[in-house]
Amino acid sequence: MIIATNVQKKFGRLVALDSISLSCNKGQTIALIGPNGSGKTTFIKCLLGMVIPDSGFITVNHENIHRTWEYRQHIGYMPQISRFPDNMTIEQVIDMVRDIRYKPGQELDEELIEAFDLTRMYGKRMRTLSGGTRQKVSACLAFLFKPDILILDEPTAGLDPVASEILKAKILKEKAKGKLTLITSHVLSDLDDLVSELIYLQEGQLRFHESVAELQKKTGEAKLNKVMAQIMLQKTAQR
Ligand SMILES: Nc1ncnc2c1ncn2[C@@H]1O[C@H](COP(=O)(O)OP(=O)(O)OP(=O)(O)O)[C@@H](O)[C@H]1O
Repeated sequence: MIIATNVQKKFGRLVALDSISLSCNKGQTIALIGPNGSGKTTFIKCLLGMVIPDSGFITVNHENIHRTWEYRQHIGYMPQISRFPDNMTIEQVIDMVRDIRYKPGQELDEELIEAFDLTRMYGKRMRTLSGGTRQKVSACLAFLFKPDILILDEPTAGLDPVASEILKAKILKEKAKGKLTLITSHVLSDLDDLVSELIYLQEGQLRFHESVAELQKKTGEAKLNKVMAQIMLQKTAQR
């Protein structure tokens, strides 16, 4: 579904992405992890066409995305920090996005709107919302158009435990339908039981891309934070 080939991006002298090649397939839920500044958001923005790689290329559903935008209709995106017009109400924001993206005959997925009970708060203006409620609006918009690919940048940050579980259940439900989900998070425990693959970036380089089952087997650990701790220890010992 997504193939990146030698994707390179510099900001001035800083190499944010250093020749990244990887592929992500239907039905996978992939964690994109790495330290602050390792290039996760830059990679996501390249997938969305918000950052243009200096070299290399990306295909989505076999189509090179360079200078095209139609492919984005297949993607639902939840940004790390969502920005909405301050004076609009939740209802107006959802209606506005629906008006922009809706195509006749398209079915909408309003399951999260109901699960988060957002309609109860429809009249509230965006500027008055708590961080967690803004995240909920953002999550609802990402799933609304039933995209094949979901890109969620730190989706559970700021969500309370109940909302976080609702969102995780939704991600798993969509995975069962064969959707591809890419998630970044610094809270590895949030990714347990959710992701099937780990992509680890460090200083703009792809350090590894492996299935969680394989990594669990290699390290003898079940929980992701223990798996990662073992891998880091092994890598330090190899140096
Ligand atoms: N528009 C930009 N201009 C200049 N430098 C940028 C820009 N966007 C990102 N960077 C730099 O590129 C590097 C990678 O940033 P990026 O946001 O992709 O990291 P990240 O892995 O998502 O980090 P975090 O975990 O903190 O969200 C950082 O050093 C960042 O400062």
